[in-house]
Amino acid sequence: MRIDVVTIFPGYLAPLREALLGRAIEAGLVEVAVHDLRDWTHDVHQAVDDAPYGGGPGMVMKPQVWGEALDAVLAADERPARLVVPTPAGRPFRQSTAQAWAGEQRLVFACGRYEGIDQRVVDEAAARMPVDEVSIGDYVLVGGEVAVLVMVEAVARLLPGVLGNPVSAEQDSFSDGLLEGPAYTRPLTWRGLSVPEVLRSGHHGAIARWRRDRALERTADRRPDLLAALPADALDAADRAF
Ligand SMILES: COc1cccc(COC(=O)c2cn[nH]c2)c1
Repeated sequence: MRIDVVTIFPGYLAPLREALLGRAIEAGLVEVAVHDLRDWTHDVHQAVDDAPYGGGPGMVMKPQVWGEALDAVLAADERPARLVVPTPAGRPFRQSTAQAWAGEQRLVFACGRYEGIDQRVVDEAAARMPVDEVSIGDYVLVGGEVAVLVMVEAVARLLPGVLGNPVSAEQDSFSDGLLEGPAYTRPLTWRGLSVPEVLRSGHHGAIARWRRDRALERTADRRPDLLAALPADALDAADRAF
């Protein structure tokens, strides 16, 4: 997979070169290219934004600069690409989104700032490639760069060879629709707190049941919306005790 990121703050994407993802890039499992949007400005001030038509606060990113940048980035590789624009106004980015994008040959991320990017950039791109305006959560960041770090990590970890022990989709958290329950490791007792007995019993059935009960309990407490969204047959009789 090739990943391109267009941004006015290329330095913000430096963490992509670190650790696990950095090693995956070095191993050629994924290619990452970061581009400075200002490379496609032609004025001395390298302007990338302008006042919004219709008035209102803030500035909007200019379509001409983005159009030239995306043309150039897309032309750099013949693989078909999906354009992704992180925005608070986007559709929710979920694990299922990451799973879907992991199958793409190429992702191009456009990092918006200010009040956003002139809508014609997305509309014009959508005429020739799949475009997703996505939100990583209901809060407002200053720019899309941090959201790109989140999404690139969520997608890259699903690519073959990136993680040491391959995370099979069904074992991934959220895959059974529930939150992960509590986890424990040595020592047996720490600051007077002990590991639940069942986890040391060696009874795998009891352990599986205990873990599912804790996942159901936590999901009901923290994310009742996920519980409500479960298909009817997802919960068995023992589950319904919660
Ligand atoms: C494209 O236009 C804009 C404008 C303002 C900020 C951003 C950055 O994205 C977010 O703030 C965000 C993404 N998911 N949740 C929040 C993009």
